[in-house]
Amino acid sequence: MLSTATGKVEAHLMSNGFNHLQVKEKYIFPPHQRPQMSEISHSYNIPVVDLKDLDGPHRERVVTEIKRACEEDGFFQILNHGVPETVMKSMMGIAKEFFEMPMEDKVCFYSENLSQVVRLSTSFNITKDKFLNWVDFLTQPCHPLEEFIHLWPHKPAAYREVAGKYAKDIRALVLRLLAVISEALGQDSDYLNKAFDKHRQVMNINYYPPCPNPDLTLRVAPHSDPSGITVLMQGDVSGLQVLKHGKWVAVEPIPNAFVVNLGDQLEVLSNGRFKSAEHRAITNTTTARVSIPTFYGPSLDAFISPAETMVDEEHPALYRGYRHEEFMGEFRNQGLSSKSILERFKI
Ligand SMILES: O=C(O)CCC(=O)C(=O)O
Ligand SMILES: [Fe+2]
Repeated sequence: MLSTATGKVEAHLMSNGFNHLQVKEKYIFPPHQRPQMSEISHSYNIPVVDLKDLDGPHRERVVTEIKRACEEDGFFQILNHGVPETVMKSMMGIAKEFFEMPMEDKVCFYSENLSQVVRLSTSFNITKDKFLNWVDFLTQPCHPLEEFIHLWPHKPAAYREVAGKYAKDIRALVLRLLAVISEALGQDSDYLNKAFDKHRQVMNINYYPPCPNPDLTLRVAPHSDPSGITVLMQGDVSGLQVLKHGKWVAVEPIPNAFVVNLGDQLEVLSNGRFKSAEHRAITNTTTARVSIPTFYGPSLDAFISPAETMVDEEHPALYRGYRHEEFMGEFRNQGLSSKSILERFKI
């Protein structure tokens, strides 16, 4: 017999063993927002960048490839990124184990309050979302690690050790990427490192159960990330799609690769030169999917505005400056809604 609190949480979560057996009304998106599977493009692939030459004499070539990807797609996959396969596999394994634990072991993390620091929840904001997303997620800040790790789940027993190692390795990778992207913007390599001030790193674990009717609903509604950049481990189950010239393009999993996408802060800092691409995820009938995005960007007190060198008479500032906290507040209030938050900061 479940306690009342556990029973209430179980009624909301998708990963509880019964909520996903039918597509309930609140998960059914209006027809124009449904996936339209026949219209998904498989003929374009987002760029794949091999980072093996990043720290050698051919660095410039890698910078040029990433620059093109940032300008044209805002999305790319990376190989030879330095995060060991064992670290990736252990993280994916422990993430699955977390969601497979009995409800009693997870219920203490459940919250509908978006400001709870470590939080298990469902959809984006279950109290406000007009249509619910087919997802449960755990969200946890990771930087500085010592400040947050004691708030993370302690079950499964190895959770903090495995996720802590993963978070550290991802941060090291992101710092290398920030240097490259700064160079791609024609700036000093520590430009973004400085612009992000004290930095903010948040890891989500998304758990998407199979869905009896993928035509009706979405795992994640269209949105751009409010981060600086996002590094996503999408596992081996497809579902992620990116909007390119008005068409949804599948981002097919590549073993051991990460998907990198630029968030809204990079679009602002680059004064629109680099794009934060709109993306979404669709469901499937057979296989649960776990994806692990790390949202990396400025600390909440950082002041974000287009880089001075990106603004001149020919390229007037496209966005007003703001504290990152203001942007995140708008995002929390609005939820997943294409690129509408960024629009509000346009001049
Ligand atoms: O699950 C995915 O592939 C993408 C998830 C996503 O876009 C997000 O959590 O912001
Ligand atoms: Fe996203």
